[in-house]
Amino acid sequence: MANTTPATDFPVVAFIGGGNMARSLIGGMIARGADPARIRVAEPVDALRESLQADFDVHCFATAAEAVEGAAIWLLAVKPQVMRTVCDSLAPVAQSTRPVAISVAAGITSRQLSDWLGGDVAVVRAMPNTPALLGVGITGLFANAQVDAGQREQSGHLIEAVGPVVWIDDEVQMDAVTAVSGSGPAYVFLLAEAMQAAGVRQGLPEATARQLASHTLLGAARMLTELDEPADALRRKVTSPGGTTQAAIETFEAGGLRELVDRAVAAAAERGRELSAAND
Ligand SMILES: NC(=O)C1=CN([C@@H]2O[C@H](COP(=O)(O)OP(=O)(O)OC[C@H]3O[C@@H](n4cnc5c(N)ncnc54)[C@H](OP(=O)(O)O)[C@@H]3O)[C@@H](O)[C@H]2O)C=CC1
Ligand SMILES: O=C(O)[C@@H]1CCC=N1
Repeated sequence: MANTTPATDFPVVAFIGGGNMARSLIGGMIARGADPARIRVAEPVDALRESLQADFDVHCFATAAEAVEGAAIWLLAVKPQVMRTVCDSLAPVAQSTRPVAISVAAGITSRQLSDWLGGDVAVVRAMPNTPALLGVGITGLFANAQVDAGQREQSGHLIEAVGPVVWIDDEVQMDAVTAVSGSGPAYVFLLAEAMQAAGVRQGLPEATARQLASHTLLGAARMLTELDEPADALRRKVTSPGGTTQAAIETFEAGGLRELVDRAVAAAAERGRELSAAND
């Protein structure tokens, strides 16, 4: 994927939370030329701080107050359930330094984030996914009214280091973004697990089944993203009339796969709304 972001274009960014998503974003940013000296991370878990420091040479701190020193962009990457406490503790600094707060938390709204940070704060909601670690993430972005054009461009540019971004105009749709692409890699990993297990049941060695399933998903994903053809057209090209694929697809359809996916995505979106309401 083409990405020419030079290291010097990265502002100083303070990550609050150094867990799975922060690691994916930090790893992706550094692989694409970000200067580790411009990335500061607050993470209470000693082992996570040590591994982030060892793997990426970023500055790690035990507290958020230390990490945000000198940072114009705060990347809030804690669990939705602790976001309010984190923001409350940072509100005085937010009010005096006026950073852009980019939150990756599922569900938590820009209104909540701005209020918790003391009010009238520039907030960008971002919903990335873990393939960001390899620079092949996809991120939905929403900016509140306090974000000016320059801050919007800077935020988009920063996140583009880990894959394409899609700006969302209606914040309500961020729960749908979360349900499709934020959580989506887990759905694909579940499919991979099921394909591997089924391959083993059909007599393949485990390592062979894993290699076949993984590369099939990789090849199919590349066709979806690199060819100008919709998924259903690509599916039809695999499906010879009366052949093996048709037998499998008919089994999926009879089992209600489409409805099941629809219900799963709806459940994820609903959970996003619940996380917002539960923390209001
Ligand atoms: N994982 C994913 O694929 C995606 C996650 N997200 C969002 O990213 C956010 C983080 O998720 P994820 O990375 O999976 O979660 P993790 O639990 O892996 O990471 C969060 C980290 O923040 C730490 N933390 C807790 N309190 C503080 C604090 N006051 N200051 C600094 N750090 C703190 C946690 O420590 P401790 O464990 O001790 O609490 C933990 O290590 C969530 O809001 C989630 O909705 C968004 C897109 C995709
Ligand atoms: O499962 C979660 O809540 C987070 C948000 C999207 C992916 N992981």
